[in-house]
Amino acid sequence: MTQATALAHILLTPEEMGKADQYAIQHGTPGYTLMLAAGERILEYTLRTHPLSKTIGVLCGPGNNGGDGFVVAKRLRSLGKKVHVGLLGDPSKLTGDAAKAFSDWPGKITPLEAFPFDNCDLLIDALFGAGLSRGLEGTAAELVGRMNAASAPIIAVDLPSGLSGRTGKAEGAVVQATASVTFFRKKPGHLLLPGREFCGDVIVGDIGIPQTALTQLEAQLHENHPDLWRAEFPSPSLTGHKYSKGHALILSGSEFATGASRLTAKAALRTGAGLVSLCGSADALRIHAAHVTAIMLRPAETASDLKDLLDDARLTTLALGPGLGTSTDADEKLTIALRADRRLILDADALTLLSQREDASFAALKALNEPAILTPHAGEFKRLFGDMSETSKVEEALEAARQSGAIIVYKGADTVIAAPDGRAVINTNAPPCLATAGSGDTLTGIITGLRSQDMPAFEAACAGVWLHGEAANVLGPGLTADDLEDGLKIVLKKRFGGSGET
Ligand SMILES: NC(=O)C1=CN([C@@H]2O[C@H](COP(=O)(O)OP(=O)(O)OC[C@H]3O[C@@H](n4cnc5c(N)ncnc54)[C@H](OP(=O)(O)O)[C@@H]3O)[C@@H](O)[C@H]2O)[C@@H](O)CC1
Ligand SMILES: Nc1ncnc2c1ncn2[C@@H]1O[C@H](COP(=O)(O)OP(=O)(O)O)[C@@H](O)[C@H]1O
Ligand SMILES: [K+]
Repeated sequence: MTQATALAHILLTPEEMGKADQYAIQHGTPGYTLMLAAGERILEYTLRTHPLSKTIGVLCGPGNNGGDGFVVAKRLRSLGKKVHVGLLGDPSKLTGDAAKAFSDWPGKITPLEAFPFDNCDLLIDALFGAGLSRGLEGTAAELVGRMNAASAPIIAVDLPSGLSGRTGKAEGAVVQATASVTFFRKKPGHLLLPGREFCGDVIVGDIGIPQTALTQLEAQLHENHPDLWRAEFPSPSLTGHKYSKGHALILSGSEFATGASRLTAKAALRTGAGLVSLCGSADALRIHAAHVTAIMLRPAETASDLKDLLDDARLTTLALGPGLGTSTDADEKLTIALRADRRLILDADALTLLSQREDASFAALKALNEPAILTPHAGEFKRLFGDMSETSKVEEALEAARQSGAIIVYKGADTVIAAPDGRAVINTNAPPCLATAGSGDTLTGIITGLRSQDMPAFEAACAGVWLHGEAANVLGPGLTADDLEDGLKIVLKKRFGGSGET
C-alpha cells in the first residue's frame, strides 16, 4: 500500500491533524493563514449549497474552531448576508489565532440567550472541533440542543461539535449536521459509527498543508478504496490455468446447515478461485450436490479425514466457520485447520470455537506462515477479545490484530480491517441492505477467492470488504445473500474487467 494515490485516502486523528498544522506552520505558513483558508473553504461550500440563504447564524466556541467561525462570518457579511455571531465563553479568554479572528470580526456578538435561531435560514457550527477534550454538558450542551431543535440546516466546521474526531463517539450532546467541512484529510470520527450519522455530507477542503506532512506523520489509517490494493488485485494471465488461481477448500456444516458454507463456496469461485471444493459428511455433500455444479465435493466425515485431505498441497486456502457448528467434531476440524498451515479464513462458528479455547489459539495463529484472516461481527469480536469499547473501533481492531497475529475484519456498517503491523482501513461503501442473513458468509467467500489467487492477506481483506459493499450497491434494497454473487459478477466486470474504470 505504498502507491502515491493511497495518500489521498489517509485519515488523520485530531492529534495527527494538529501535527500536520504544526508542520505547515514550521514550513512557512502562519497559523492565521491556515485559519483564513479554512474559513474560505467553509464559505465556498456554504455559497455552493445554500446560495439563497440570507440570514446565517454562526456559533463560535472558545478555541480555533471558533476562530474559523469568525473568519467565515466576516466573509459572509462582506457578501451582503445578514450574519448573527454567538460566542460560547468569554471573549477576553480567546487566545492566538482565534483572538485575532475575533478582533477582525466587524460586527457585534449576539448574546446566546437572545440568539435568533428561528430567523436563521442556515447555521454554522464552529463551537468545537479537533480540541474537544470531554463530553459536552451544561451551557454548551444546551446550546447544541437549541441548534438541533432549529429548523435551519447546520454546516459543521471540521466536526459536528461534541463528536470525537478520533473515535466517532460522543459522550454528551452533539450537533446533528447537514454537512461537515473538514480540512486536509478526513478524521476517523467522520466515518466510524455513530459519528458518521452526525456529520451529514463530509467535504474535505485544502488549506495549504503540504502533502509532505503525511510522510512525516507515517499515518497508517486509510478509508478503503481500490487505490489501496489495486496493484495486488489478481489479474488473469493468458498463460494461467485453474491451478494457478488456487484451490480453496470450504468446510461444510452438517446435513441441515449447508447453506452458509455453500454461499461461501459460491462467492469464492465467483471471485476467481481456480477451483473450489466443499468438504464435509456424505449426508451434507448430498445436499450440496443438489445445488452446485462447478464446485467440487470432497467427503471428510471426521477431523482425521480432513487431515488426510489436506495432504494435497494444492489446497492452498482454507475457509471455515459459516454453518460449521460448535460440536466437538467441528472443534477437532478447527485444530487440524490451524495445524495445516494454509491460508486461513476464520468466520462465524470457527470464531466462537476459538473464543472457547483458553488461549483462543492465538499462539497457533501467530505460528502460521501467512497471517490468518478473522472476520468477527461485534458479538464475535467481544467473545474473542473481550470488551475494549472504551477506545475506538480502529484501536480495538488493531489491538486484536496485535494479540492474535491475524488480519482482523471487524464487521459492521463501518467495517474496520486491521493488521498486526499497525495498518488499518475503515470501509465506507457498505449499504444497510447488507444486513441480511448470510451476507457475512458471502464476504468470507469473496476474501477466500482473493486469497486463493495469492492476494496478500491484508489487501485481500480490504478488497473483499469493498467488493462486498459494491456488489450490494449495484443490487440495492431487496437483495438477499443469494443475490450477492450476481452483484459481484457485475462489479468485477465493470471495475476489474480491463476497461480501466476502477
Ligand atoms: N491549529 C491550526 O492551526 C488550525 C486549526 N483549525 C481549526 O481549529 C480547530 C481546533 O482548534 P483547537 O485546538 O483550539 O480546539 P477547539 O476544537 O476549538 O476546542 C478547544 C477549546 O474548547 C474547549 N473545550 C474542549 N472540550 C470542551 C467541552 N467538552 N466543554 C467545554 N469546553 C471544551 C477547550 O478548553 P479546555 O479543554 O482547555 O478546557 C478549548 O478552549 C480545528 O477543529 C479547526 O476548526 C483551522 O483553523 C486550521 C488551522
Ligand atoms: N447496517 C449495515 N450496513 C452495512 N453493512 C452491514 C450492516 N450490517 C451488517 N453489514 C455487513 O453485513 C455482513 C453481515 O455479516 P454477519 O453479521 O456475519 O452476518 P451473517 O452471519 O448472517 O452472514 C458484514 O459484512 C457486515 O459488515
Ligand atoms: K464544529
